[in-house]
Amino acid sequence: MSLRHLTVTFRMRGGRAVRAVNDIDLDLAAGECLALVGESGCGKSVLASALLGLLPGNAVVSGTALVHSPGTPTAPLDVLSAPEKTLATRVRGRLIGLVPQSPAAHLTPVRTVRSQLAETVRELHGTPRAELRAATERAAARAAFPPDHLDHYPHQLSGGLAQRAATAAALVGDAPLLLADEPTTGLDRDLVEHTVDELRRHADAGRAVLIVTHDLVAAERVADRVAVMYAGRIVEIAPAPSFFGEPGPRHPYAHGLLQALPSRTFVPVPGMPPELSRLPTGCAFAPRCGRATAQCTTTLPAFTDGTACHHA
Ligand SMILES: Nc1ncnc2c1ncn2[C@@H]1O[C@H](COP(=O)(O)OP(=O)(O)OP(=O)(O)O)[C@@H](O)[C@H]1O
Ligand code: NI
Repeated sequence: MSLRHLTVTFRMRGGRAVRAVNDIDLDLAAGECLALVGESGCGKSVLASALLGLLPGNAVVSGTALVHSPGTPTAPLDVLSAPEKTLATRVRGRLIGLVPQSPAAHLTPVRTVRSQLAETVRELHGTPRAELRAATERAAARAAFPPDHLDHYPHQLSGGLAQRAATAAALVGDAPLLLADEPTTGLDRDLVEHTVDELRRHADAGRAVLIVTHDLVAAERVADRVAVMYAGRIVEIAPAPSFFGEPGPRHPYAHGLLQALPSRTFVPVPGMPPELSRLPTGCAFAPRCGRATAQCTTTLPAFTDGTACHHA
């Protein structure tokens, strides 16, 4: 996947514009797992929704998002400009799988998990009726969804079970690109590990995985690279070993995010992120940054050499 200048703006009443994703360039290779991290509201889920054409009508999207399916001779597809029919028949679930952030809201409330999962298996693999039951149970097992809960309706599931049902459905298509938006929220540590290991296997089989997460411990376990997002922009991209180990993050925000972990200094980044409808002229992190100088408040730092900071 190659993103260039990906920008998403929501038009609000009164002419206000919320710039949720701001000029993002990002490449993700086959076989690679990238963790996208950053504070609540920085634009991670909007980025994922943009790639699947799932944004509401007031969203204005620009830039390109080329997604290539390895092993197929066709040219990469720009999913941002693809018509709805292409998105529905070739992209969603097939070229790009999604583990949604709110699984309970994405599952159909009036159908059992079994029926939804079976439909997904049949649609994506053409599994014959006689084999569908076993194939559905295998699909459930990949996300550790218990077989005795398959006949439950979404409202009868706990948050963690709904999460696993959604993950199972997302894995069915073995899509070349998998977007997992906080796939481990509400899971116990052993289930977190089970889920991220399944995502790792997905990448190791030659697919690309983008995992959005607040769980830096899970990110360290699964990711090859880490991208840190702040106020709609990517402020740092680093290989996971150098991000979590030596020399550590280079952007002051990325550094603060990591230091906030209980296993590190347990000190939060001070202050609050800016309003996305009133972004400052210079670096959006400058008001919260201990290293900010006059230049930071006036000049937007360019993204060079893996980070966007005047003082990295
Ligand atoms: N339909 C919408 N209309 C207006 N603003 C929106 C809309 N959807 C999202 N936003 C705004 O876009 C910004 C980014 O939201 P997003 O859901 O991508 O955050 P996130 O990084 O995924 O956060 P979290 O970690 O809490 O899931 C937020 O400020 C949000 O209020
Ligand atoms: Ni989100």
